[in-house]
Amino acid sequence: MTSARHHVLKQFRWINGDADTWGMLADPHSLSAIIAGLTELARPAQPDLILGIEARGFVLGPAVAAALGVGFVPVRKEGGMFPGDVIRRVTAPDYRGNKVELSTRRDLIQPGQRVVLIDDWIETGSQSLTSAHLVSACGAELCAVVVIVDEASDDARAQLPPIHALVTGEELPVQSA
Ligand SMILES: O=P(O)(O)OC[C@H]1O[C@H](OP(=O)(O)OP(=O)(O)O)[C@H](O)[C@@H]1O
Repeated sequence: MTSARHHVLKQFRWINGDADTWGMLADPHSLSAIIAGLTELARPAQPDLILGIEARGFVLGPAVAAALGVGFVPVRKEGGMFPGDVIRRVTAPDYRGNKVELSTRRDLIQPGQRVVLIDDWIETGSQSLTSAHLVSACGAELCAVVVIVDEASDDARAQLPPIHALVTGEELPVQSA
């Protein structure tokens, strides 16, 4: 965990006003430390399944799932091809103010399963909360949200299962003017 935190704090960058979590995944030492850190944060929830939101959840989630020896299920955003028994929900406005249609595959999530969501960042929590509703509609339970950066509002935190993170938003370098 210390190693993962160190790598995140060292590698994090703002690019043209946007937080960049892709850059830290390009470095092999950061990538492996971050995956190991997220895996250790997810393990206590004893997940049967890892869920990941497009796009960075598609990179981080399967790696954590493989490390834990469980499967991975995607949450796609509107427009992505997604054959199968698809279930859809629209989010409340996210950190950009956008309402996003999220979907997942009902046939890939079994009733009673313990599910952990892996993502890079949480802010308003709108995408995580809608993912929790999708999981619930499948009869399963979202037990934890595990992210690189936790910047969740109190309102989001109150509605979600426990959030575990490598770093908080306040620990990151401030964006220069
Ligand atoms: O807590 P919230 O306000 O819901 O925001 C968090 C979500 O936003 C980011 O995804 P983003 O939509 O930027 O991903 P993308 O640009 O890679 O599609 C992040 O990866 C989370 O999935």
